[in-house]
Amino acid sequence: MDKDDLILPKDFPKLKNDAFLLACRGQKTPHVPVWCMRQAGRYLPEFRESRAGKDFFATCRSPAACCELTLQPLRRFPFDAAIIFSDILVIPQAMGMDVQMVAGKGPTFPEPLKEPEDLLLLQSKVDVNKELDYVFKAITLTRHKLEGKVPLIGFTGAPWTLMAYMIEGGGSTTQSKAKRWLYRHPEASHQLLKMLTDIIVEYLLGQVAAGAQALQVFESHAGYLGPVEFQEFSLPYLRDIARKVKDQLKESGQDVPMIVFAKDGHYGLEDLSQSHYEVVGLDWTIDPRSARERTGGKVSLQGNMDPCALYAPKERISEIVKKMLEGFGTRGYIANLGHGLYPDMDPENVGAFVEAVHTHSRHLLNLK
Ligand SMILES: Cc1c2[nH]c(c1CCC(=O)O)Cc1[nH]c(c(CCC(=O)O)c1C)Cc1[nH]c(c(CCC(=O)O)c1C)Cc1[nH]c(c(C)c1CCC(=O)O)C2
Repeated sequence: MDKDDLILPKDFPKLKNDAFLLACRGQKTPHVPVWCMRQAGRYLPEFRESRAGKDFFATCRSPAACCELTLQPLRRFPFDAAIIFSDILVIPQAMGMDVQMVAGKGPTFPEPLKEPEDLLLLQSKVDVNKELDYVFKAITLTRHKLEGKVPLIGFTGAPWTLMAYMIEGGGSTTQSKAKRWLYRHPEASHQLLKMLTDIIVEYLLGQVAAGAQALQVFESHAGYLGPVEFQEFSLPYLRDIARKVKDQLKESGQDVPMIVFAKDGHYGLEDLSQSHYEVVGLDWTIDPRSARERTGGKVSLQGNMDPCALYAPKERISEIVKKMLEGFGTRGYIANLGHGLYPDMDPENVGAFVEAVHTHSRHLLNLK
């Protein structure tokens, strides 16, 4: 294949392992598929080496670098899915905001939104194909280079989570600046959430056109909302995104499973299971059996081992995984952590986690 063909979203290699896609749809699989949030990350020495001395968002803008970082964990572990290396904050950047990754501090907006008037400074009609073209190129290149080994997941931040970053200007323990908007400026908040929703829909459709085979929406800040604010400021937009993406894909005869991960949003589990997503991702604060009861077989579930369980010895990890599999059952289930891997985690224990999922789930499936 010519080098230039690697950036055209066509003639992709045939998929060899479809366990993850089958599980998204609640279909039978030979084993429970597994991947980890932040599987492309600093816990891998080769990741730290590739990233060394380079600006984080410059890396995000390089399709070749994103492709390499996406593939790194798959060379080590038999994960059942790949997730494209990128970041949720590329959307605020596309809307004209400056975002920098500051070492030891995390993502930082030098000029966050302060008052509703600041919305006028944002690019509300973003040409997604132009501004985020580098993500689409990364997806296309990676889909080719994956050689059909496993499916490629695309992703986005959800509107409330992105809004919170744009107002807080970075991480926050209270999200009080962003929540101030919800209580003091509800109309402006809805205006911003709507603006983000429109861009996210285009962005996800662009990712599918580029080659993404599943999509995950990260509502990482769901836990800062209570059930009432979640109903008003998060859920309607999550629903809108899934409905619009699915409607548009249907028109072109496509169907791509979608995963919603609302971290610490346990109060919204019933609603999330009826919001047009095939899969609901769970953090570790929810018991697997109760999650199954509360979602009533309407969706597949993904998660939810406490990432810190990876600090345990391998035998203990194996026991924890076994219990988790027994709790969720082997059908309509994708094993994952309840949030991302931390930089100080031992890659060997990540390998033990993946192996435990495959071994125990094969055993449980053979007992049936
Ligand atoms: C909130 C959020 C962000 N980014 C993301 C979220 C949602 C998921 C979640 O709740 O964690 C999503 C994200 N960020 C990254 C991915 C890549 C794919 C993967 O999961 O492997 C994904 C899916 C790469 C990354 N994004 C980031 C890293 C680490 C920094 C680096 O490589 O230099 C990676 C691998 C940086 C980042 N980007 C963000 C944060 C809070 C940080 C960490 C900052 C820090 O700890 O210093 C914003």
